[in-house]
Parts: sequence; structure tokens; C-alpha cells
Amino acid sequence: MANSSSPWSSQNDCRNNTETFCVFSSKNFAGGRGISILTTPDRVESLQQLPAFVDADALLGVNEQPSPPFEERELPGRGRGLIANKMLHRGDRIFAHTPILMLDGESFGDLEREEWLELEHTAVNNLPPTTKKMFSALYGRQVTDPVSDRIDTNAFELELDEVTYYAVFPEIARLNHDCRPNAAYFFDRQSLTHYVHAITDITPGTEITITYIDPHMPRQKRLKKLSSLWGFNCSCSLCSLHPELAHASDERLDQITAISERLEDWATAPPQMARTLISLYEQERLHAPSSSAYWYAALTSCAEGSYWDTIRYAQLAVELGVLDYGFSDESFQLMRRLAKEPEKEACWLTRLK
Ligand SMILES: C[S@@+](CC[C@H](N)C(=O)[O-])C[C@H]1O[C@@H](n2cnc3c(N)ncnc32)[C@H](O)[C@@H]1O
Repeated sequence: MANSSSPWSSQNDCRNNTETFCVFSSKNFAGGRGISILTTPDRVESLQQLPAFVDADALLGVNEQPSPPFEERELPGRGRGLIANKMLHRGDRIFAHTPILMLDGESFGDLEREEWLELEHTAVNNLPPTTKKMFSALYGRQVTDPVSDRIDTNAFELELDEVTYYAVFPEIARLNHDCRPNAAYFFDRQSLTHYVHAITDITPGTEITITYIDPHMPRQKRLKKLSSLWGFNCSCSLCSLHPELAHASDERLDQITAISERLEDWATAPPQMARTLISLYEQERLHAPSSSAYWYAALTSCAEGSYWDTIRYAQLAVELGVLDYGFSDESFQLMRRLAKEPEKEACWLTRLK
């Protein structure tokens, strides 16, 4: 039971094989929303030190949505989904929520199937009643067990301290998939908060979508993955293209991969190459991943000593990258500095040296 140093309000339910996995539940977490975490006692020790558990300010404004910018509707052929009810501009926040369930990926490999099923059920049963109701209202693609099916259909994969977890955010779980989505998401590890932002302008009446898979994959691979993991035939605008146009899109995706690889050695690559990458991403309507193209454009411009181009591209890399990787991603510190004083960075004029 809870003691003064532990956030957990329920007796731990454990199973062990090579390792011991337990369910740790807190009914008070995030102002009474609650959370259940299935992991090892060692890992939960470090999780419970995170600001999300120990700093009341870490969750200010999170899980609150007095007037959501969308309505939930039944949509033909895709279950329920979220439709924008007002104009959303690139960068506008759509969601900020903590998980109600977090399941350690290693438990699936280590425990017997029956054992982790029991733990999954405990995890859900330990949630506060309103939160449990939100979980029960989720759609679950029927495969094995009602609890497990809901988790598999709705969980996001995320990494914390080099451990993979599957996390359920019931509100965000209503977002349907599109291979060219209008929203992007990231997980903030300190506040255990999943953020979703508009990655392009979204007009009222448009469905808000995210991508469930790596959108760089060619059409056939995308279709296969979506069908095997989520059980639907993708009919998004890209997957429905005429075969000729779908082929052209696949070729652009190949080019994006090849140019990105070449640009890893940005110090010797011309800025025109990075600009071509930006253009390919625009043609493909891949807004969130295009931050990497702006990133390379900033670095190649810096290497060439193009002051204003460096600033322009670094600013764009930060604006888009933050929506895809998060506010605190360290890799953006360099871009932030480049956006201010490019001539002071190590990349400046390196092509001419
Ligand atoms: C995370 S849920 C999304 C919300 C779900 N539509 C609902 O009713 O709660 C994932 C499931 O939604 C459906 N779905 C998501 N995107 C879809 C799409 N583009 N086309 C058809 N079905 C889709 C699939 O059944 C998928 O397994």
C-alpha cells in the first residue's frame, strides 16, 4: 500500500520468470486521472523520480481541455475519429495528456502469455473508475482478449531510459491514421506527457490525423503493415493514388532516403542538395520529417558561410522539429544557436577550409 515515499496506491501484483514484473498503480497521479505501470521494481524506482511524479508544476495545463478544437464522430469505414471544429494553424496544440497505462515491452518476451494477460487486467482494474471507463470505451480490434486488444490497437510505443514501453492515452487514441497526416506527436519524458500539434493548417470540418507508421515506407509496405497491425486497408489520399502516381511517390521516397544519406556528410555537400530534399518533402506532403531537410539546409549553408540562409533554415528546422521531437530535444540546441549567431558555430565556413 502507499507509504510516504511511494506514489503507488495499490498492492503490487507480480509475476516472474527471468525477471520480476509487477503492476504499480497510482489513483492520485495527475490530479486523480491515475496510472498503472507494468514493469520491474528497479525501473519503477527511477520512473517515480521523474518530475511527473514529484513536481506538481510539471503537469500544469496537462490533461485539461475545456473546449477541444475537435468533435468526435463516427466516420464511414474508420470507426470513430476527430474532426476539427475550428481553424488550427501549424504549431497549435491539439492534445497534452499523461498515459493511463504503461507496459514494459520486455514483459511480453519474458513472461508467459497468461501471466502478462493477468497483469494487463490488474493494471486496468486498478485505475480510478472514470479512467477505467475511458479505457473500456476504446475500440479494440478483436484478436485475443478485450483488454489486450484495446491495448494493442491504441498503444503508442515510446522509449524511457532505453526501455520500450507501450502507453495508452485514451483521448489521443481516437486519432485515425493518414500516410500524410496533418498532426504530429512526441512524448515528453520528464512530464510523461504525450503532445499532439497541428503540423500544417487544418480547416474546420477536416479530420485530424497522425501517422501510425514510418511514412517514408513505399506504398505496398505501408498497406501491408497497416493491415497486419491495425486491420484496415488504408484508403488515404496517397494510398488511393493511380498506380502511376503512386509509383512516382515511391520513387521520391527512395530519393529522399538516398539524399538524406548523402547529407549525413553535410560538410562536403552543397546547400542545393538540401534544398532539393526540402522540395521532395514538400511534394510528398511530409511536413514533420521535413525538419531534417531544413536541418541539413542550415548546416550546408553554415558550411558555405551563407549567413541569412543558415538563419532561415535553422529557424524552420526548430519550428517543425520541436513538434516532432519535443521541446527539450537536445539536438535542437545547435539549431537554436545557428538561428542566432551562425558565424560563431563550428560549421561556419568549413567548406572553404
Ligand atoms: C487507435 S484506433 C483509432 C480510433 C478508432 N477509429 C476508434 O473508433 O476508436 C485504430 C483503429 O482505427 C481504425 N483506423 C484508423 N485509421 C484508419 C484509416 N485510415 N482507415 C480505416 N480505419 C482506420 C482501425 O480500425 C484501427 O485499428
